Amino acid sequence: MSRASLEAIRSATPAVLPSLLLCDFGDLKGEVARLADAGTKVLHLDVMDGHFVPNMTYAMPIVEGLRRHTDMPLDVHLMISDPLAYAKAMVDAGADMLTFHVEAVKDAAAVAQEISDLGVNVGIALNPETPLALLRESLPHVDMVLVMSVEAGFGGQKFNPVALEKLQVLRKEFPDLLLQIDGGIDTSTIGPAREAGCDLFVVGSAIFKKDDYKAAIAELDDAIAKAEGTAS
Ligand SMILES: O=C(CO)[C@H](O)[C@H](O)COP(=O)(O)O
Ligand SMILES: [Co+2]
Repeated sequence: MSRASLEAIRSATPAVLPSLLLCDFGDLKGEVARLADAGTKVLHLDVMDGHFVPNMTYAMPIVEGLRRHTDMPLDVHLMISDPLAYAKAMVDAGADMLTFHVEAVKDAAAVAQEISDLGVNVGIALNPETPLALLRESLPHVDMVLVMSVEAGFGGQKFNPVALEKLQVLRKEFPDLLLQIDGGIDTSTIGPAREAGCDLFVVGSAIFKKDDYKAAIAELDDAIAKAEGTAS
């Protein structure tokens, strides 16, 4: 899917993207089916290497396995020290969007362009402490900015409102840029993020700690609609 999936992602906005960090990995197929039934349009996959962040998750085999079971765009959040070393393997495994961290690389614009040249959509992520200035040069080369509202590495952390200021600045300067937020998003933080101009909302705990994913996602969608003034 890769490149063509950008339109699928754009047309799904505003959208809740479940983060498969806290799901039941013993029943991955079932989890994906439950999320699809709950109306999920895009999946967020957290890849951690135990080096860039002090946590490890999964890599290409899981992406490839998911690719065989769903047509949903796979949005891969690379929390790894050397994104270029694995970018092609991730594309071959079926990733549609590869997001790397600006803190991980020396020349973010060049990394973004190299990933883009692989025929995949590119996102650039920044942690709460990282200033927006660090990613400015790379913006012409990316399809999406991921504004972290927690320090990358773990689910279940507290939302940091510094992300809202960054979203507002980006939205004002770049009306067409796809903006994503990740970390501590729940029914109380998703509305302010929408008001700040965000398009894509990554959610882990606020879905996977609930028994009923459909109800959890509906509540998040409602909170977005309220923020837009379109709630019924
Ligand atoms: O990238 C991430 C962590 O680095 C995850 O996508 C994120 O933390 C989701 O979990 P939660 O909604 O519980 O914060
Ligand atoms: Co993530």
